[in-house]
Amino acid sequence: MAGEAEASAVEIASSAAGWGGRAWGFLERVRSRAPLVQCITNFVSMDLMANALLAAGASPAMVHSLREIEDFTPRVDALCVNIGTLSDGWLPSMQAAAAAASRAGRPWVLDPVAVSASDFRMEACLGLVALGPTVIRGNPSEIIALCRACRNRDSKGVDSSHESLDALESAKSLAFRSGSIVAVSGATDYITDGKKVIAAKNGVAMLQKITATGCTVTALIAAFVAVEPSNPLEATACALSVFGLAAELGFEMARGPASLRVHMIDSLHGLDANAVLSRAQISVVS
Ligand SMILES: Nc1ncnc2c1ncn2[C@@H]1O[C@H](COP(=O)(O)OP(=O)(O)OP(=O)(O)O)[C@@H](O)[C@H]1O
Ligand SMILES: Cc1ncsc1CCO
Ligand SMILES: [Mg+2]
Repeated sequence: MAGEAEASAVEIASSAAGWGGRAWGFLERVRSRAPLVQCITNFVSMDLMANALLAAGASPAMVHSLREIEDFTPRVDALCVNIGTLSDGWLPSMQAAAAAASRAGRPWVLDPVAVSASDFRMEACLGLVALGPTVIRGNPSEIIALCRACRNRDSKGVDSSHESLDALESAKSLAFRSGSIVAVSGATDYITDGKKVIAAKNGVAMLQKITATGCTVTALIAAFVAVEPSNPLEATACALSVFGLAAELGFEMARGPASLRVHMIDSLHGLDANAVLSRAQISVVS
């Protein structure tokens, strides 16, 4: 990344214009510092994730060989681990990279794709959570399933007293137990550290008709946390808002999911202060 000359950009923008200014400050810092984001991610998501990171101003590296982790991971600005196409061969790379990032003091984010699909996936995910991700981002079903599994593991039995927890309560509980920031995506994204809750409302429903948009916003979260590791809660909220805003602007030119994918990348690349300041929808819930 470039030097610390831009270090006050977020603070200046924030005081000038609240959450919109804060989101713009994060995006400006990603653009000026081009954080190197290592992505160990599923095959489906690689192209969209790498191109969206580039459009946002970050520098993607899809490096996953176990033989490269020791040399490479300590030098990245952030790591994104995604279990979407998990295999026996890749799990050791994910574990080694997560441990290396933690040792080097680098933020890393976890996307627990379809965590409840198999015992293999759940066990892998619980092991990764134990390595201390800075942020966990999933859809509601994933966060609810992961929260329930963490709770049962901690209590060494089935806890039947909180079956009606909704995704936000699950997110808060998971954040409390793991020490990670937890983001649950949807029409409104909720971001929590277990106590504070922030809502980010940008986005369009058609994002769900493009595969790997969730994976991609998780990688964008990594880029935003990379430029302000001391505040992953706000970095995560701003990344989700900026991604959703790019989708809103792209949607104005799109004819369906395929063209939305293209226009969303263009819009992320072209986002300006005016759009972010006037349209970012971020608020503190509690
Ligand atoms: N109904 C909706 N309205 C607006 N935005 C939405 C809606 N649902 C999801 N999003 C946005 O779409 C993006 C992807 O979220 P989603 O919850 O679909 O992730 P996901 O299920 O993990 O996706 P994938 O596994 O395909 O990567 C997020 O930026 C989220 O804010
Ligand atoms: C479709 C699909 N299958 C495994 S990962 C993935 C991308 C969305 O998470
Ligand atoms: Mg997903």
